[in-house]
Amino acid sequence: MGKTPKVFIDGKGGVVGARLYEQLSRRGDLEFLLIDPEKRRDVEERRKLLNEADLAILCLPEETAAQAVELVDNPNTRIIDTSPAHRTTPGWVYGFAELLPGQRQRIRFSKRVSNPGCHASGFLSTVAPLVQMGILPPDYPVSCFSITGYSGGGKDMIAEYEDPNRDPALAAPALYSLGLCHNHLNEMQHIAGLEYPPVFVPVLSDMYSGMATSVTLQNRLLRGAPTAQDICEMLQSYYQDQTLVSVAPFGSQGPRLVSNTMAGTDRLEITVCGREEQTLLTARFDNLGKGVAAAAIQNLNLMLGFPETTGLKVE
Ligand SMILES: NC(=O)C1=CN([C@@H]2O[C@H](COP(=O)(O)OP(=O)(O)OC[C@H]3O[C@@H](n4cnc5c(N)ncnc54)[C@H](OP(=O)(O)O)[C@@H]3O)[C@@H](O)[C@H]2O)C=CC1
Ligand SMILES: CC(=O)N[C@@H](CCC(=O)OP(=O)(O)O)C(=O)O
Repeated sequence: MGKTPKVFIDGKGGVVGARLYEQLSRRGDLEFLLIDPEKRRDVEERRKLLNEADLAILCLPEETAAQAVELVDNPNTRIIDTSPAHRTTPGWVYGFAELLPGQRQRIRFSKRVSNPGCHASGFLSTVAPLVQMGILPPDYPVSCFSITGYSGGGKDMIAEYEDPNRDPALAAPALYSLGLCHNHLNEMQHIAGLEYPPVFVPVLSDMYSGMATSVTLQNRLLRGAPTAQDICEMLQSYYQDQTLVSVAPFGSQGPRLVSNTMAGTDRLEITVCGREEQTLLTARFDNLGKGVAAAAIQNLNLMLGFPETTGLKVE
């Protein structure tokens, strides 16, 4: 590689931006463009740094991220957006390298990469391969529920959950997005290749981080009526040789799947449970790991020509 790449993290003071800076600044193979904290919301200062960067990582609310892209007129500035703003936007590549044939190469050569949403990462990790392999019909009425830690809601939600005088009701898991129109539905449907959006119910839990995203299937409605074990083996072969995504051996789990087992790791592990007639697919990962920061670092590595897991702790 030639000169040290210059990286600007826009939104470095937020949960995702801080996590990325902490992990990336240890490496020593990147030069960081740092904004004066007093000017972190100053559009002209951000414009200058965005255009000086070889790679800008946007860790901003959706609207601010969309505006940040408009500030970039340097054709050599490449962008990773962690927000929902560009996940299905034409010209942007979906930043989930393991998901679809050729995706890793598309990320490698793209100037605009959108990181997946965290619930969408878990959903797509199980559903997209089954659609790809022709097992899950694209018109299947898919349903999904997804348990998440509260850091998924950024620093405001962390402050709410960690407030000593918080609402006692926060101790119990809570279903949300009850209008069934969560903002990950679009990417869930379109990246998976489904004809209809899934019914999707996220569940917010009193834990800092960790996710368990589950999909249930009636096997008789799948092509060839596979058993749960058949589906496990198909997913194992789909993800063989991947470092960050893996599938547990069928039947290897205990009587309970604990939702935050993968918190603190950069990996996503799929567990397939069930029997001949019905299947439960669960992806467990850290919303701040493969749900955002690990995925962004993996995408950065691919885009800048570093080995894919440089700077990740994996585990
Ligand atoms: N948390 C998670 O698990 C995941 C988050 N994401 C996405 O990542 C992005 C960042 O999320 P997260 O870090 O959790 O959010 P936070 O709320 O913790 O941080 C948001 C950051 O954006 C900055 N910001 C807000 N408005 C502006 C503005 N007008 N100009 C410049 N900077 C601004 C904030 O700066 P200030 O310090 O001034 O407040 C802060 O640094 C979001 O789009 C989120 O949806 C995606 C997947 C998972
Ligand atoms: C607990 C919580 O609120 N989680 C967020 C998802 C975190 C994420 O993936 O963020 P973006 O899609 O907004 O980038 C949510 O459900 O909207």
